[in-house]
Order: sequence, then structure tokens, then C-alpha cells
Amino acid sequence: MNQSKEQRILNFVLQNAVRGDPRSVVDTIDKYCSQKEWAMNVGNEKGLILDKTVEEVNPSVALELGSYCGYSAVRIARLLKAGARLLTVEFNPEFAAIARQMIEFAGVQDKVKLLEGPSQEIIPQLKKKYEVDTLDFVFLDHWKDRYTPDTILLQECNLLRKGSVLLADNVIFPGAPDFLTYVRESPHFQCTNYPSHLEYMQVEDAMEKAVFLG
Ligand SMILES: O=C(NCCCCc1cc2cnccc2s1)c1cc(-c2ccc(F)cc2)cc(O)c1O
Ligand SMILES: [Mg+2]
Repeated sequence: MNQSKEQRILNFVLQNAVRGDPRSVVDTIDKYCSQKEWAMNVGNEKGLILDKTVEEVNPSVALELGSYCGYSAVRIARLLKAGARLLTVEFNPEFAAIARQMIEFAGVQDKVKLLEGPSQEIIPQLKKKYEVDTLDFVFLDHWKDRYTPDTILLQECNLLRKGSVLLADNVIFPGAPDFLTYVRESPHFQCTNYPSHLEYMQVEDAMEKAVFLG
């Protein structure tokens, strides 16, 4: 049976990146996806916004919704301090399998835990099953129509604290208009927009940062 695009991306990394070097894994995925096959990794332009936000927050506990091939999980985990951890959630079993191998190859497996399943099932389990108190940082990069309900669910599950930072990918393309309205009109969030471009393309996109005010 012929390989999936995601398997081809992983194979390219296994053959061309340096094992244990997260930077080389990220750069190798960007090389493949800009030169050979487009894929929905956050990419290097928006990735720099992600890096700056993670460095600013310096989270002890981070959550990512939408692992895909593990590109942003590796990107985030490489910046985490000793003892800090990233929980990343993926719905698609094939993508989850690729992401696990990508995370392992990059050498960040001790900082990252990949959880398989839909976000609306996983989020309510974070406190008891995954021993989360509150989340310092959340990267939203899953179904765009789940950004708002999952932001509400995070609040209902008491997973946010004053200062928790949400960063959402694709708020322009493919777009998350209801999420932008929700966080920008809510008195509980302080929002900042970061204009950028769709990964590997010249199409306009943006990321939105929403800081929870409690
Ligand atoms: O859909 C996107 N990402 C989500 C797919 C993951 C689905 C999941 C649902 C789910 C539920 N629960 C837990 C975990 C998860 S993971 C996406 C799409 C584009 C894009 C696509 C076509 C195009 F022409 C231009 C841009 C660009 C992007 O940067 C994206 O992120
Ligand atoms: Mg995205």
C-alpha cells in the first residue's frame, strides 16, 4: 500500500535530520514541506511567533491541541525548562503514530506526552488522569470550529488561571472567526493579533494570543 504524505515527511526526517537535535528536525520538515509536499505544520514564519510566546510564558505545563506530525510539539518542547512538560492531543491515529516517532527522533520524548483522542474527551480528563493543576500555555491548532468550544471547556474544567496564555494558529486561514469574536469580546481575555502567512505559502494568515484574566 503506498505511503501517506505524513509517512514520507517522517522518512525524510529520519534520513536527513540529526537524531536528538530538535532544530534539525524542525528545519528538515520545513525543507521537505516547502520544496516537495505542502503540509499543515505551523511552519517557520508562524513558528517564530510560537517560539517567542513560549519563551515569554516559559510554561511548566503546556497543552497543544492538534499534534499532526509533531512539528510544533518538537518546536515547543525544545524550549521547555527542565521538569516542564507538554501534553499534545491528536485525534487521528495515523498522525499520532507519526508524531510519536518524530518526537522520539528529536529527543524530546521525556518532555512530551502525546494523548490520542478528541479534545472534548481529553480536556475533562487532564486534572485527574493526567495530574494537571492549571495550564500555563495552550497552543490551539486543531479543528478550527473547536477553538471556541474547547476554550469554554478549558474554563469550565478550571484548567486556566490568571495569566494562562492561549495561542491560536490559523485565525485568518482557514480561519476561526467565531473564536476571534469570542475571545475579543470576552472580558476574561486580553487579546493580541500577530499577522503572518499560511505555512509555506504567500496566503495571509495570523495567530491570536489570548491571555486569561481570571
Ligand atoms: O485543519 C487544520 N488543522 C487541524 C487538523 C487536525 C484535526 C484535529 C482534530 C482534533 C480534535 N481533537 C483533538 C485533536 C485534534 S487534531 C489546518 C489546516 C490548514 C490548511 C488546510 C488546507 C488549506 F488549503 C490551507 C490550510 C492549515 C493549518 O495550519 C491547519 O492547522
Ligand atoms: Mg495550523
